[in-house]
Amino acid sequence: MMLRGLRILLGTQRSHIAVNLTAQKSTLAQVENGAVSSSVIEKLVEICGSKDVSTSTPVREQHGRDESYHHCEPPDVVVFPTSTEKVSQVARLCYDHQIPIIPFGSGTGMEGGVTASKGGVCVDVTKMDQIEAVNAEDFDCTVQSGVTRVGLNNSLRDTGLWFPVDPGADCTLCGMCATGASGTNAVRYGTMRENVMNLEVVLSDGRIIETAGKGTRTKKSSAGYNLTNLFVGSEGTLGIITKATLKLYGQPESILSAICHFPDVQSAVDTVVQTLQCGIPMARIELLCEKMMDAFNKYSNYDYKVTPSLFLEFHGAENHVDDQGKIVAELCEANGGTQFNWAKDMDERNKLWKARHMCFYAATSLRPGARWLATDVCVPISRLPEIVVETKKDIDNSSILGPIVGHVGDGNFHTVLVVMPDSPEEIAEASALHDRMAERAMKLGGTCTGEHGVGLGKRHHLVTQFGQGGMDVMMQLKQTLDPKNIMNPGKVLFTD
Ligand SMILES: Cc1cc2c(cc1C)N(C[C@H](O)[C@H](O)[C@H](O)COP(=O)(O)OP(=O)(O)OC[C@H]1O[C@@H](n3cnc4c(N)ncnc43)[C@H](O)[C@@H]1O)c1[nH]c(=O)[nH]c(=O)c1N2
Ligand SMILES: CC(C)CC(=O)C(=O)O
Ligand SMILES: [Mn+2]
Repeated sequence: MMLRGLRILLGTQRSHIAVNLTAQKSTLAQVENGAVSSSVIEKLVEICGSKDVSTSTPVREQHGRDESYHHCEPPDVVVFPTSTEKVSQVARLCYDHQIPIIPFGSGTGMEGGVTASKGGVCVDVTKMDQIEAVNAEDFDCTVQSGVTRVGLNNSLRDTGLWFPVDPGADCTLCGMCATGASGTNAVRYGTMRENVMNLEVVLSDGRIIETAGKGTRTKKSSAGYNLTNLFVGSEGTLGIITKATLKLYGQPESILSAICHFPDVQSAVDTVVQTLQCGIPMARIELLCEKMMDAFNKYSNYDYKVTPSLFLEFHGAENHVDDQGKIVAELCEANGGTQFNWAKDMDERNKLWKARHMCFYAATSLRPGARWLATDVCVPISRLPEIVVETKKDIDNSSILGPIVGHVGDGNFHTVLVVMPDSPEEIAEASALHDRMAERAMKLGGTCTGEHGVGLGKRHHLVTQFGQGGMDVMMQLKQTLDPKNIMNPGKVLFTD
C-alpha cells in the first residue's frame, strides 16, 4: 500500500517535468487495461501447448514482480515458449490484439521491469536454455534466452574460458543484455554493452532479426547502425531477446584478492582513483562503507573491521599479480589503509566474493520487515570522491539507513535506502535522497543508472538526463519498433 504511495510520489514529480512527454505519447497507441480474452488464451495454448501456458494466481504473482521495492502487478497469463518460432507467434498474436507483452528472465531486476502494470502476456523465456555454440578458438559463444551466467560458466569450466560479467544474482544472460547489466568485474572486462556481439530479437509484430547480421560474430563491425546496442538496455520495451552471442575470455592464470580498511570513505575512494590513474589493470575494486561492512559481517558471519573498506582483485600472470598487489598495498597504506588482508586460496576468495554479492540482502536484513530503494548512479572516475562523500553526508543527515556499496572502479555505486513500507515519511525522504543523488551525478557528467536500468523508478531521471531532444529520439525509436506500444509498456519511457 505504502509502496504504491512511493510510486504516487514519483508520479507527482512527473508533472513537474518540462519535457513534453504528453505530445510524444499521443503518437503511440494507448494500451488499455483489460484481461486477456479466453479466445486469446486458447490460441496461446495452441502455440505453446497447455503445459506451457499458466493463468494460475501463484504463477502470475511470481511473475509480477522482481527483487525491487516496486509492488507486484501480475500479468493475465504467463507463457513458457520453447523456441524462437513460438515466441514469434505469441508476439504476432499479441500484436493483432494489442495486448502487452512483458519479457521475463529470472526476475532479479532492480527497477520493477517485469511488473505488468497494464496486464497482458508475460513471456518467460527460461525454457529456451541451450548453449548453442562455444567457439573456443574465437572466444565467443551463443546462448538461448534461458541460459544463466552461472550455468554458462559451469559449462565452460573445462574449456579454460569464462564469461566475466557478474551481477550478484544468477540471472539470465539475455536479461542481462536487456538491462545493460554489469557487476564487480566490469572495471576490467566491461559491461554487457562491450561484451555482446549479436542478438536474435523477436519484434513486437513477430518479425525475427539478428542485430549484427545473420550469424555474424566478429570482434568488430562497421556495418550499418549499431542495432545490437540499441537492444542492450532496452528492458523489453523494443523486442524479446531470444539468443545472444557473447565474448568469452581466458580464465586468469593467477588470481589474488584482498581487503583493506580505511579511516573514512574519502581516503578509500582517493585510493581507487590513484590506483586507476597508475594504470593498474584492476579486475575488481569495490567499496563498502562502514554500515555496509557491519551488515556484511552480520549477514555472512565475518569479523572484519567496521570501517569503509575496499575489496580488491587482481588477475593475470603470477608475477604480474604479485607486483600489482604490492603497488596497490602501498597506495592503500599511503591513504591511511590498514590491515591489508590477502585472500589467495580459491575457497576463501569464492566465499568472500559470494558474500560481497549478497550485500543487497545483508543491507535489507538490517531492519526486519523493511523494504528498500536501491540507487545506482555513475560518474566519471575523477568526480567519484566528491559524489560519494557528499552522498554519504546527505544520508547521514537524514533519518534513513542507507549503506553504500559500489563498483567504484567504474565510478558506479549503490546506496540501499532501507525504509519501512508503512511509513510515508520514510518513503518520501528516501525518494528525495535518491533524486538529489541522481541530480548530483548528472551535474558531474554522470548518469542516473550505471547498470540497473530505468524500469519504473528512474523514468523522471531519464528525462532530466536526456532533455527534450534525446527523449524525442527515444520516443521515435519506440514508435518505429513498437507502434502499438505493446512491448513492456510504461517501462523506461512514460508510455503508459
Ligand atoms: C542480489 C542482487 C545483486 C545484483 C542484482 C540483483 C540482485 C537480486 N542486479 C540486478 C539484476 O540481476 C540484473 O538487472 C539482471 O540483468 C536481470 O536479469 P533477469 O534475467 O533477472 O531479468 P528480469 O527477469 O528481472 O528482467 C529485467 C528486465 O529485462 C527484461 N527482459 C528480461 N529478459 C528479457 C529478454 N529475453 N528479452 C527482452 N527483455 C527481457 C524484462 O522485461 C525487464 O524489463 C545487478 N545488476 C547489475 O547490473 N549489477 C549488479 O551488481 C547487480 N547485482
Ligand atoms: C542494490 C545493489 C546493492 C545490488 C547490486 O547491484 C550490487 O550488489 O552491486
Ligand atoms: Mn551493482
